[in-house]
Amino acid sequence: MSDASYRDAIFSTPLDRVARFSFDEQVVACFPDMIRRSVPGYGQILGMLSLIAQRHLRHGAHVYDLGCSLGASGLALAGALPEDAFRYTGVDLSPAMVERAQQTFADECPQHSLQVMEADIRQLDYQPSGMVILNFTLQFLPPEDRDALLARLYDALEPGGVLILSEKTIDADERDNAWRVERYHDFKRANGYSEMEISQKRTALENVLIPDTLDALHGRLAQAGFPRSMTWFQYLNFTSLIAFKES
Ligand SMILES: Nc1ncnc2c1ncn2[C@@H]1O[C@H](C[S@+](CC[C@H]([NH3+])C(=O)[O-])CC(=O)[O-])[C@@H](O)[C@H]1O
Ligand SMILES: O=C(O)C(=O)Cc1ccccc1
Repeated sequence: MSDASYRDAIFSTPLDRVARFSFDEQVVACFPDMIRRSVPGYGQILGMLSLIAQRHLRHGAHVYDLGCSLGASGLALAGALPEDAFRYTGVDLSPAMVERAQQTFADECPQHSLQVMEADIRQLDYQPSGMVILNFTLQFLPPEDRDALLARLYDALEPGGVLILSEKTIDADERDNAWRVERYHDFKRANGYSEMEISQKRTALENVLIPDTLDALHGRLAQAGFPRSMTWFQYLNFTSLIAFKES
């Protein structure tokens, strides 16, 4: 059963050497459970994406979902908007993610126009769009590649277009940072992760998920050309921003 979804137990046994985290077959098989138990507010962010799209998207506009994983944002939009309201392109570098996202869209919303591409979002030739979603993806790019991508997305957005940027963040203040990280680990414990799982995953994500501060994210958006950005959601060290292109 290739489309079954399993409980995330990837870091539940002691590993001699914890490998760098990667979006491989093993992660894909438990990804919905992993992201739900590991990202505070993930469900609320997805729910709000459709409401934001309903307010900001011109009828029939194009939406990019960059680092779409299993296409959860596409599914949320298709669940809330009629078939002709938007065209969606999900992009992901992981072949296992792309294959499963395509299958899910074909099974669950064949009437909507939902495409998935296997590509590196740093190298894509972007078409004009009304909305771009970066839901917990920019944090996986090398920091030196982030500004160039955001500038290209600003250029691809149509007047009045919006970018949604969700990220894990770090606090510049050490005490605030420690408090948020400790409460995040409490959140993981409350969701059934053991000390070993929390600590091995932390090691696996080192130098793979490199968080920015909230100020740095707003700075990057301004640098890319966006005249206005806002933090619309925050839950511990997980946040979502919206950036507006002038109409
Ligand atoms: N250079 C790249 N090009 C394309 N994809 C990439 C690249 N680097 C990483 N990815 C992809 O970005 C995704 C990040 S997960 C996004 C969750 C999703 N948005 C969700 O709303 O469920 C976040 C998380 O798991 O915390 C993975 O699928 C990677 O393969
Ligand atoms: O689990 C973590 O520590 C996170 O930061 C969230 C996460 C969720 C899914 C894949 C990678 C990171």
